[in-house]
Order: sequence, then structure tokens, then C-alpha cells
Amino acid sequence: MILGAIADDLTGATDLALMLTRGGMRVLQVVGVPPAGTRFGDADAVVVSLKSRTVPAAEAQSMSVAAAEVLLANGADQIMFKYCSTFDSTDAGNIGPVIDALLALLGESRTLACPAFPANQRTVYKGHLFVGDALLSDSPMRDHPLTPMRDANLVRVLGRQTARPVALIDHDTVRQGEEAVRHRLDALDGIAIVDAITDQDLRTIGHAASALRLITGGSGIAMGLPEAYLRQGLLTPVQSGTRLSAPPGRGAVLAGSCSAATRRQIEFARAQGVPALKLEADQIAEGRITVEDAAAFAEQQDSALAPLIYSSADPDIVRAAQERLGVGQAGELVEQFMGQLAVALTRHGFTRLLVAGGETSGAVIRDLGVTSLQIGPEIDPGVPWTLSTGHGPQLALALKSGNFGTDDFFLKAWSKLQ
Ligand SMILES: Nc1ncnc2c1ncn2[C@@H]1O[C@H](COP(=O)(O)OP(=O)(O)O)[C@@H](O)[C@H]1O
Ligand SMILES: O=C(O)[C@@H](O)C(=O)COP(=O)(O)O
Repeated sequence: MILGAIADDLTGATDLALMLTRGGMRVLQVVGVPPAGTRFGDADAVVVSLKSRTVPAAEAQSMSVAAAEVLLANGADQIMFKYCSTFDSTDAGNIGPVIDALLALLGESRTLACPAFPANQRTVYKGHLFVGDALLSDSPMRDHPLTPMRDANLVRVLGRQTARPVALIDHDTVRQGEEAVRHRLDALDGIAIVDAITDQDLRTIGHAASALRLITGGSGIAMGLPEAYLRQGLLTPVQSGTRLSAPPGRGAVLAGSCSAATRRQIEFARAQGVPALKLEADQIAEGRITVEDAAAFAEQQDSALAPLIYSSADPDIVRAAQERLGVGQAGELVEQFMGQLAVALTRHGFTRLLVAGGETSGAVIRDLGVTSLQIGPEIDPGVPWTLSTGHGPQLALALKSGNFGTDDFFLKAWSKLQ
């Protein structure tokens, strides 16, 4: 194995696995910390999907270290920690603490951090993260239910999460090319936020990082890795296998993301006549709707369009529910409902599920008992169809980051399965 990657959520893991697959690597995506002693066969890269973004920092550290140990035991030359392109975290973690723990495990004192993903309008300039034309702190991410991002200065954000020095390798250096970046990385003690505005910047950084045992970032940072491995003689690229034989059966959309993009996708789908059931956190908490009610709704639809069940709501509605139920509890309640609903749907003959939201996808995959995924065709940048390949029922699953995808995503995704 060349690359062993640890992703802090499920949609992030499929995003990364897609990027590496497109670069010609044979990628295996597994769910949860693999048991010690696991052998991964002949994959070039293994991506371990965790659900560690919003758990207590110590828990995120121990899960990530345990996953890294298994990857290293399988001969991984380089470890990557994948987090969100919008740097989703709080002052308590978990990006800084997990980087600290992985550096300690590897006996290293330096790494880089770069969440840029230009194809999805995430760029880093002078250490500031932009979402489209807006600073992260002015984007809808400021109202994320679990990780509201109110500071766009990543040097400052990461500085609050780690005791290590946090430096900046700015765009002037990146523009000078691989040697200039390598020179800065060689002299580094701590973590460097690296500016990146274009895919070319990401390739430069990927090449320059070849001597680092640990790299960290969004999936964009993986763009230059396959080419760097090829140059080092480590990789024999394969044609990216994106065909997927989806099991026959019905499809449904489950949306637990409250992101602006997902809310737009819901509006679009409803306007096109997609049968839709809206869930409210209070309704679930008070038992006014059950998983079986929601599954029956989906089953009863005879529309050619896949039904949509969503809890996605505007920030003020989410805030009100959190005030009544507690932030963690509200999130957990809705996630558990979505996870159980996915299980119920499979009992009703649904074999194709499109899930919006990283934590939501994590809950769905956990409850379905899916242990590994094969990457299929790309629907939009960062979102592929996948096929569950481990234990549990065989399902076609599209696990969409809340923020990704065009407005017509819930309609167009199905055509990519043919
Ligand atoms: N109506 C709601 N009220 C409160 N919390 C909600 C509601 N709908 C969804 N949530 C929670 O918001 C969180 C959304 O996170 P996630 O699924 O990761 O989406 P994203 O990909 O946009 O980050 C989940 O914990 C989910 O359960
Ligand atoms: O890097 C990204 O933006 C995504 O891969 C990602 O991590 C998705 O997280 P959610 O937005 O919470 O789904």
C-alpha cells in the first residue's frame, strides 16, 4: 500500500476515494477502525472512513491512531488525514488534536494543512479560506448545526486547536513551484497552512509533500499524489474503474444536511414534483412520527421520481430545536432516525439510497452495517455512486457532502447509475 488515509466522515472518505481513483490508484474504502491484523490485499490506497469529526477530541485521536496503526502495519508509505474542505471543527478540535496524535505516532514534527478544493469553490489565500466569493465566516458554514465556522483565518483556527506552531506557506511560494514549497516544508517545525487557489497549486503541493510522512487536508490535496507516486516509481496506474452494477430495486433520497446547497436541492426537487416528506426534530423527539411511518410514505409513492425524506431546515429552525433538545441530542436524534429509516427502507425493497450529509451518511452506513465501499461513477465533483461490498445487503449508495452538488442533484444522480 502506498497511501493510508483516515477521513473524519463518510462523505469526506468517498470524496477522497473518488479523487484517488481518478488519479489511477486502486482504492479500497473501509468503514470504521479496521481490526488489528486486517490485511488489505493489493490496494494502492486504503481510505478508512471514521465518524470522528464531532466526537470528543480524545476519542477522535484514539480512533485515528488505531486506524493509522493498521494502515502502517499494511506498509503504508504515507498517511493522510482527510477533513472537510470547509475545515469543519470547533476550538476543542478535532483537526488539531488528530494531527498532533498522528504526528506523535509517526515520530514526526511537521506536516501541512490544506483544505482547498477549487472544483467545489474552496480556495485558500493568505491563510484565509474562501467558499466561492465569500470568506468561510461569511458563508452559510457560519450556521452549521454542529461546527459553525465563524473565523476564516486558518492559521488562527488551527492555532486554537494545537500547541504546535502553525505557520503559513503563502501563494507567492506555491506559485514559485514544488522546490520552493519543499524548501519551506523541510525547514518547518509544526504545521503549515498552505495557500492553494487552483488545481495546479494542489499538484505543486502534492509533489512537494512527497517527503512528508503525514499530509492533511481536503480531497484536493490528494490531486497531485498519484502523479507524485508515479514519478517515484511507486504506482502503476490503472484505468479508473467507474462502472458499477447497481442492484435492481427502488431508490430514495434521505437528507439530514441543513447546508444551503442541500436546501436548494430539496427546493428544486420538490418544484419538479418529487414526492417529499419533511421531518421535524420535535416531531421525532415526541414520537409523532416513526421510522415505519416514513418508510411507508416512501413505499406508497408510485411516482417515477425517487421519494425524498428530509429533516433539512433553515438555521433559525435548527437553532430553536437545539435550544429545546440540546445541540448534540438534536443531531443524534435525527441521525438515528435516518439510520433506522435506511434499514427499514432496505426491508421494503429499496436498494439505491442517496444520502445528503456527512454525519447523516455516517449514521446510515453504521446502521446498515456496511463495512466497505467500491467507488463508481462521479455524479458531481466529490460525490460518486458507490456499491457496498462488505457485509450487509448490497446497495448502491451516493453519500453526498451537504455542501456539494448542483441544484438538480437529487434528480440527475439516478441517471448516472445506468
Ligand atoms: N431539523 C433539524 N434539527 C436539528 N438538527 C438537525 C436537523 N436536521 C438535521 N440535523 C442534524 O444536523 C447535522 C447535519 O450534519 P451533516 O449530516 O454532517 O450535514 P453536512 O454534510 O451539511 O455537514 C446532523 O447531525 C443532523 O442530524
Ligand atoms: O471536503 C469536503 O468538503 C467533503 O469531502 C466533506 O468532508 C464532507 O463533509 P460534510 O459537508 O459534513 O458532508
